[in-house]
Order: sequence, then structure tokens, then C-alpha cells
Amino acid sequence: MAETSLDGGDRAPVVMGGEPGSYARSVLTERHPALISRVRDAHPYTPAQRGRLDLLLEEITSGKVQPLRPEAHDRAVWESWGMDERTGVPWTALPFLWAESYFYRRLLGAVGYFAPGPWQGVDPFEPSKTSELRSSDADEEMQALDTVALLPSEERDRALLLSALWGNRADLGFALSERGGAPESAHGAPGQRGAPGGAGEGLVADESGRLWELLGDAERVCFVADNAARELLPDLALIDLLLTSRRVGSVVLHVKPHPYFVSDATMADVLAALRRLREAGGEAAACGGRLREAMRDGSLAVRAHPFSCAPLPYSAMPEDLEADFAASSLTVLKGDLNYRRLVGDRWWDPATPFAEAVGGFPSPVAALRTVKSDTVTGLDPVVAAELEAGGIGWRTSGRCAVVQVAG
Ligand SMILES: O=P(O)(O)OC[C@H]1O[C@](O)(CO)[C@@H](O)[C@@H]1O
Repeated sequence: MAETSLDGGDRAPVVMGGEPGSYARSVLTERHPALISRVRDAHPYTPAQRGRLDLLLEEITSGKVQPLRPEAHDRAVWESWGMDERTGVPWTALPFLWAESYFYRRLLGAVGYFAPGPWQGVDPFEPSKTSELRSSDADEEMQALDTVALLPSEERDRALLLSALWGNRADLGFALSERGGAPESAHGAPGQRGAPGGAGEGLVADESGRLWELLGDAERVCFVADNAARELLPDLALIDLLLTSRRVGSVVLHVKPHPYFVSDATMADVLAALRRLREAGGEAAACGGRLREAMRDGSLAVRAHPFSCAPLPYSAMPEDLEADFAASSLTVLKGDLNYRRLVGDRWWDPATPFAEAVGGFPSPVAALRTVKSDTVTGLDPVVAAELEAGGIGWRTSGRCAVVQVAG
């Protein structure tokens, strides 16, 4: 099957993996091989596991896409997500989103994540997630919650929102790319992160006023998480704010059913983050304790839907997931990948209105995202022109962020 960037009718062209010199191509041809080397060293994998990682490396660098094994538990699902049509195609001839997503599925297969046996369920990215969770930066951020708790409510709320927003720069996959930004510089004190400063940096679209309005009336909120550790900690603090001070009745936290895109949060990561909060003392511990109670009484539920790891846009979501979002007053989507799936991973003109690009979602939806890939919408035309005048590097530096709302 030969796919082209124009598949999908009159919408903007799909971001393909192979465009020479593109960011997408660098992810597929540089970052993914680097990631395989890193995973090789993450755990004392057996010769068989290392052999499968080597084969995967060969396949993604010089081979063609291979299908999942016939006995794979999710083979039928991947067939329905387009695996058969793409089998035998060079990796760089695929849509970027599909290629990335399938790569992570194959990586887990190579280390035996799904197969019965001692390695089943062992997260290849756990060592890096854990070291980030235990870092002194994470300590400082949790201590900062003591100060934030003393702020007047409006300032406190904005500080927690911005903290969750810029927490999205703490993305371990992103850190592997030389062309990506430097996550370690992403974290100032909460409340001071609205504008890192300088050209091509900071909050380039801010519809947080509308977001707070929607939250004011919200009974139930779906919060679709992105990364674990240093992103999940401030996300949990924001969820705690919604459940306590903002009086949202219930929050459904969506996480990934298995490790994905290096640092994406799973249920195990939620539990690790809750433990870390509770061990931190002060306001962080109080927050962790409240969230633990909220999970126990059901006001905070966690879901891990298979479609959360699908290589497809949200417009293709199954009915049960759609019903979950539709039952919410608001869905908050964190991060770059969720953004790409929300508007479609396309070369939008960045001044295309966000709601037009979303095109329809079962509930009002808000995106909290630092910009780490080429898909951007909803910018003021003047801001977009200024950013584009400096080249397209701003789209992948992680130094710009957006808070955008549709519905
Ligand atoms: O963790 P986030 O914000 O979803 O970012 C992940 C992003 O990293 C990349 O893998 C590379 O930028 C993108 O493909 C993806 O959108």
C-alpha cells in the first residue's frame, strides 16, 4: 500500500515519516535506533531478548515492516488498526504517528512484555521513569507545593495549571533527541512558568480563561494523562485541586494500558507517583493522601483503554471510549501525542482555528501541551507568522506551549 501525505481528503496533509530533513524522519531513523540501544541496557536482558532487539533494529533501519506473530494477543486489534496493509512497507513510507506507535508495540514484543514468563509486564522504561521520579528536581517541585498552597486561590490555581502544562516537557523520549529541547531547564518554580522568555518561547496560545469557566460547572472530568514521573506529579496535584477546591464531582484519569512512547504513564506509574507524593511530606503528602482516598471512594477512577495506545486519531475512537468522554463535562488532554491524535497528525496551517481542526469531540475538550512536533493549530495569525519567520524549529523545541479549548 502506498500511502501519501494527502490521504484523508481535503484536510491538511498527513505528517509522513520519510520526508527528507523532517523531524519525523529523525525520530524514526535516529531516535528509535538510539532507544533500542538504551533499552538493551535497561535490564539484564537474556541473549534471546537482545537478539530480538537486534532484529528489530535491523528491521527499522534497513528492512520493511513485519507483522505481529500469529499468536500475538493483540494481532486482531492491530489488523483492525491497519497492520496488514502496511506489512512489507519501508518504515519511513508510513504515516509518522502509525510508525511510531507500531514501533513501541514491537519493542515491547521484543523484550517479552506480553509473553507469559518472568519478563511479562516488566516495563523496559521503568529505570528511567524511576530515576526521574527520585530526582532532586522532583523533590524541589513537590516542596514547591507548600508555597503554592499559601497563594491566593486564583494564583494557586494558575500555578498548578502551568505546572502541569510545563511538566509535559519532562518527556524521556524527547530527551533522547538532539533536536529536542532540554527538559531539565523546563521547570521553574510553579507559577513562574507562563513565559520562559525569549523569541519562540512560552505560552503561545492561552485559553485558560475558558478552561476555568468550563471547570467551574464541571461535574465529571476526564483527564487523559501523558507522561509519568515529573509530568504526572503536577498532573496529580492539578487533579487534587479539581476534586477539592474546584469541587469537580469526579475525575477519570486515563493512562496507557502498557508502556508507550518511553515515559507514558501506566497504572504502575500512577501508584509510584502517589507513593512518592505521600513520602515527600508537607503539602505533597497531604495531596497524595487525598488522592489515595479519592481512589478508594471512587471520585478518582483510573482507566487504561486499549485505544490509548492506538496509532489512530481520536476521531476513530471506539464507542465505549467515546461514551466515557461524552459523559464528562470536560476532557483534558495532556501532551504532544494526545494533541496530534486530537487534531489529526497533519501539517496544519498553525493559524487554523483549533476547534475547526478538532472537528468534533464527544465533550468539550482542552489541550495542555508543550509543542514537540510539527502539528500545530489555533495560533493567532500574527503569533504564527512571527514564530514561522524564525524557521520551523519552534515546533519541535518544546519551548512553546498551548492551552486550547474547543466546545
Ligand atoms: O510526551 P508527549 O508530549 O506526548 O510527546 C511525545 C512526542 O515525542 C515524540 O515522540 C517526538 O517528539 C512525538 O512523536 C510525540 O508527539
